[in-house]
Amino acid sequence: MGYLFGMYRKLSRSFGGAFTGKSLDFGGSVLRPEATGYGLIYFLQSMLTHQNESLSDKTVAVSGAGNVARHAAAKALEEGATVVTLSDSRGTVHAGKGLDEKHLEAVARIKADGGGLDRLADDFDDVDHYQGERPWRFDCEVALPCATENELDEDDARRLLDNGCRWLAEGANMPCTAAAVAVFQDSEVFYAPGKAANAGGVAVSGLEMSQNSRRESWSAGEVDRRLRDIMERIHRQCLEHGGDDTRPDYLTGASVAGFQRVARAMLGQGII
Ligand SMILES: NC(=O)C1=CN([C@@H]2O[C@H](COP(=O)(O)OP(=O)(O)OC[C@H]3O[C@@H](n4cnc5c(N)ncnc54)[C@H](OP(=O)(O)O)[C@@H]3O)[C@@H](O)[C@H]2O)C=CC1
Ligand SMILES: O=C(O)CCC(=O)C(=O)O
Repeated sequence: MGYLFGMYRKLSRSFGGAFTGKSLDFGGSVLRPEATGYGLIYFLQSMLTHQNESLSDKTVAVSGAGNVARHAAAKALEEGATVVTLSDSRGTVHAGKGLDEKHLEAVARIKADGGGLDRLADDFDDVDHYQGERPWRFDCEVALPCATENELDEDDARRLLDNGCRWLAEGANMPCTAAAVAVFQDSEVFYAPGKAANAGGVAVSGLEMSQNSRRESWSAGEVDRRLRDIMERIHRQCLEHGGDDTRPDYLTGASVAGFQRVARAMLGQGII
């Protein structure tokens, strides 16, 4: 991002504030790396609170081992959940008793080295590696697909239902296939689409632009407070349009809320 930002300024001779995810050395925001994963957990907590449930007693399966997955797992741990899986393009690691901070630190080191998660199982006796497998075969109450598009298909969705999954929130962009989404929507699972649940990244990019405009650098506490507020507001908007009852339809809620916001802006500015 730094190189892109530098070249953009050099060639355009202007700074329109369009580049986010910058280094803290030249206008970046604290917590931008963490934002999508943390925001996902804040959204999930709103879903659970709406059902009088808590994250602290839940078993959570996370896919991916990158930016979104690692920060979602770290925040879930901080909130007391048991995180049993991570995955990468080669396979899945499972820890029956749950992963902890030292596992996550080791994953960050392994990934920085370009290694695979099999190395985590080599280094820790309480972790098993399943080559070529996805996390969705393991028991969990909450599933957080945070790796890549189409990583969870119809068979995976049915397996998750059979294994006790009740909440699914997308950290990646469109990780569930359309057929998998149809399975969840037709079941008892509360399904939160990425357009709502993973908005924490773009939200903190927005906060980065606000800080740039005001020539300010906010503290981590300030950015985190605003991120939590934004995710709770997005959750309320989903309820407003998806049925504020015991079984809200988050897919409809997020889609209608997003569509109406864009439509109102276009009408208000005379574009349509
Ligand atoms: N970063 C952000 O702020 C945001 C990201 N997103 C979306 O979230 C997703 C993840 O982003 P991010 O964490 O930043 O990306 P990273 O590149 O940091 O991590 C991606 C992870 O997914 C794994 N992966 C890639 N392909 C596959 C596959 N076919 N099967 C299983 N695992 C796979 C990678 O494995 P390996 O380590 O082997 O390469 C890696 O662990 C993307 O869809 C992204 O668009 C959405 C909103 C914001
Ligand atoms: O940082 C942003 O503004 C967008 C991030 C995002 O949505 C993504 O990486 O998919």
